[in-house]
Amino acid sequence: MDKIITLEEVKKHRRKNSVWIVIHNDVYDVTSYLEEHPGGEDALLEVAGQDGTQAFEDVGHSDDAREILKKFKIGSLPVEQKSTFLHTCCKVKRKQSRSQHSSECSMCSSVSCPNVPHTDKEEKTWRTFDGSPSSDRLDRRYEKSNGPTLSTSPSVERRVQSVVVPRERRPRGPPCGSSSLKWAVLALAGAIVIGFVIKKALAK
Ligand code: HEM
Repeated sequence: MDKIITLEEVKKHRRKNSVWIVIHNDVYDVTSYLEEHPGGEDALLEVAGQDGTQAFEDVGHSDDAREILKKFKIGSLPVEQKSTFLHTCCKVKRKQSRSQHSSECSMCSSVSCPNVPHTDKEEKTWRTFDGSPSSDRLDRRYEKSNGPTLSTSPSVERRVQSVVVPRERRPRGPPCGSSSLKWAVLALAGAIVIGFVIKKALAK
C-alpha cells in the first residue's frame, strides 16, 4: 500500500540535499535524479517541496519520462489533499461540451484530464504542436540558460493520447413531437373524409 505523505511533509524537502515533488497526487523523491534530469536541476528545484504537476505537464514530458518518474515514487497525498489537475486550456474550456473541448485543446494529452471523454483517451497518435504555452516555456527556459535567442517558432511533434473525431449528433426533435404530429395528420384526414361524405349526402 502507498505511504501517505502530507503536503506539509513534502514542503520540508525543498533543498538540494532532499527534493520531494508532488506530481498527479503522488510524491516523488527526485534527489538522486537532479544531476541526470535532461531539463536541468533548476527545473526540479523550482518545484521542490511543492506540487509540480502543472510544470511537469507544461513541458509535455514523454512516456519515457513518465516511466523514469515511477522509480522515484515514495508515496501519495492523503485523500483530502488530492486535487484534480486541469490543463490551463481545460480550465478555460470547462463549460464547453466535452467532445468540443478536447477537439480544441492541444494540451489534452493527459489521461488525467477529466474533460477528455474516456474513448478519446484510449487512442494514441502523433500531433503537431506549436505556439502553445509549453513551447513558450521551453523557449524561455532555453533563453535563461543560453542567453537571448532568435525564436523561429519551432514546431514540436509530441505524442498525444486524444484524437478527437467529432461525435455524430443524433437529430433531436421536440420531446414526443413525432407522435403528436402523427395524430394531427390523422385527425385532419378524418375531418376531410367526413366533410366530403356530408357534402355528398347533402347534394343528393
Ligand atoms: C520529477 C520528475 C521528472 C522526471 C522523471 C523528468 C524527466 C525528464 C526527461 C526524461 C526529459 C527528456 C525529455 C523527455 O523524455 O520528455 C525531461 C526533459 C525536460 N524536463 Fe523533466 N522530468 C521531471 C520533472 C520536471 C519538472 C517538474 C520540470 C519543470 C519545468 C521539468 C522540465 C523539463 C524540461 C524543461 C525538459 C526539456 C529539456 C530539453 O529538451 O532541453 N521536468 N525531463
